Amino acid sequence: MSPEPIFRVALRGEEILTSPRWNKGTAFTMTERKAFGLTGRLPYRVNSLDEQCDRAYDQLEGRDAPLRKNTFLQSMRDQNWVLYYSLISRHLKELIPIIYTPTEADAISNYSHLFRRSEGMYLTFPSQDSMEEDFLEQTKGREIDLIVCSDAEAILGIGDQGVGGIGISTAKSAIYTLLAGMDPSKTLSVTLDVGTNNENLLDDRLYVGWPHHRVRGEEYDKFIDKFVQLVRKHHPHSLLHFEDFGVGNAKRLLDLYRDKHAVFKDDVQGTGAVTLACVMSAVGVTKTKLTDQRFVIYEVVKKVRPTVLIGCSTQPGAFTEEIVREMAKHCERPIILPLSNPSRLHEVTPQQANDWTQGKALIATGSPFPACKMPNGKDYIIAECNNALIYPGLGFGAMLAQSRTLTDTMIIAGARRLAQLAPALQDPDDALLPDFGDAPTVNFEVAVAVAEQAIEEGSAGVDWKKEDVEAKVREKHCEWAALGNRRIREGFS
Ligand SMILES: O=C([O-])CC(=O)C(=O)O
Ligand SMILES: [Mg+2]
Repeated sequence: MSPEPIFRVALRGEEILTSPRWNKGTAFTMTERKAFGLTGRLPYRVNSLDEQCDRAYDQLEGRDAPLRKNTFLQSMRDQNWVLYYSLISRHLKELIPIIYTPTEADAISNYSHLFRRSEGMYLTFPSQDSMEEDFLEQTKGREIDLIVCSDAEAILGIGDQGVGGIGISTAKSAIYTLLAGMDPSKTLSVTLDVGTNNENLLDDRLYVGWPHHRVRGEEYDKFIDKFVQLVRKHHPHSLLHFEDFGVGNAKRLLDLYRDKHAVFKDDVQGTGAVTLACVMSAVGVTKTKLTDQRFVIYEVVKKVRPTVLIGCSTQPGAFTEEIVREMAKHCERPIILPLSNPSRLHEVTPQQANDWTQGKALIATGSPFPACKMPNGKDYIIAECNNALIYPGLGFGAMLAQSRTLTDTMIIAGARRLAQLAPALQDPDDALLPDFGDAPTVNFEVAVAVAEQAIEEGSAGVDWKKEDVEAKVREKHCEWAALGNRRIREGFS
């Protein structure tokens, strides 16, 4: 890839400044300004991307509350993609919690009140007759690699959020770009608005979604099927990512479509895979076997004597002192994973789990937490067992390999690679999973493992040799990052 990729763009003047894909703001060169009619539309000085990022970071710092930072970044995403992604990439650990969990949960629950500008695609039950037309309005002629959709029945741990679910679709696709290098012009974020059973939203006169109770049963299935068939017809090679559907539908929809299209259900497969990687890493520390573990998702600790406690209850405090102490009586290094999101819904805080087990617990959480103090005074780093450590790589690997399905064996290959990168395998008192600051490298490794597995098992659509996979993935992984240096010329690309 040349360090200065060149694109042909058929927009001019105001149109190019209001296109987030092409807008470069003060980074337009003098040649570009002349060619696109921008000389009188911009102040004189040409800034580098570094300078733009510095300015934007200062502006961001001026906003104290995380939600204000979130809305600032949302506006920036509407204005200038390269700046938005470059800024976040430079402050990954600080800004991912702003555009993703936990802050995005607040943005979603306040969606109708914070609403300024539409984002992504809204497909609404009463407008289903025009679904294909609406879909093509936004996608015709576009190459689309990834579609993230949500019906918002079970957003993070905050439940039914109706039309606000668009926020999780756009956040998840931004993470694909940031952590795996997916080109955002080839992604589509969709909300499937089938109503909401959240009475607060229904009672809110400013609610911008369809003010109706959730459609269920056959009508719901038909609506979802209509959408899936459109995806299959117009973008047969895309990856279709389902996010935050209710438990009653999530697994059912996955089973229904997984043999027909490359579908991925993040909260089943992504969360499952990152948790598996985390447990593999912990089992590496305890020098036991995965098959020797006793898993408990909620309670019954005395009876079962679990070695692994997994929290996905969204009940804060569910892992009580009694439960945790009881567990620690029966195992040397209890593996405790309070995974509910966002942070305020965790079943136990890492510091409590550490204190109640005299520093023996191996801990990972679903949202970011600060390190806790071990009894010996050392810091214990809390791994973030969030599916973002793996799903961008799973999806990117499957997409690059043009895999017709995302098989369990591909997912396990990704989980195994992630577990191999765990710091705890070098030092048993270190984090169970890699640091989020390393998430781009980690997802790159996951993508390679997934694509290699797809090739090995014959589900890939490309005819790469296994030994070439790493180089191929690297080339694509870097492509989007190189856009910070892009030049544009007049014409059609
Ligand atoms: O989005 C996240 O942070 C993880 C996730 O999928 C969920 O909690 O539903
Ligand atoms: Mg989710």
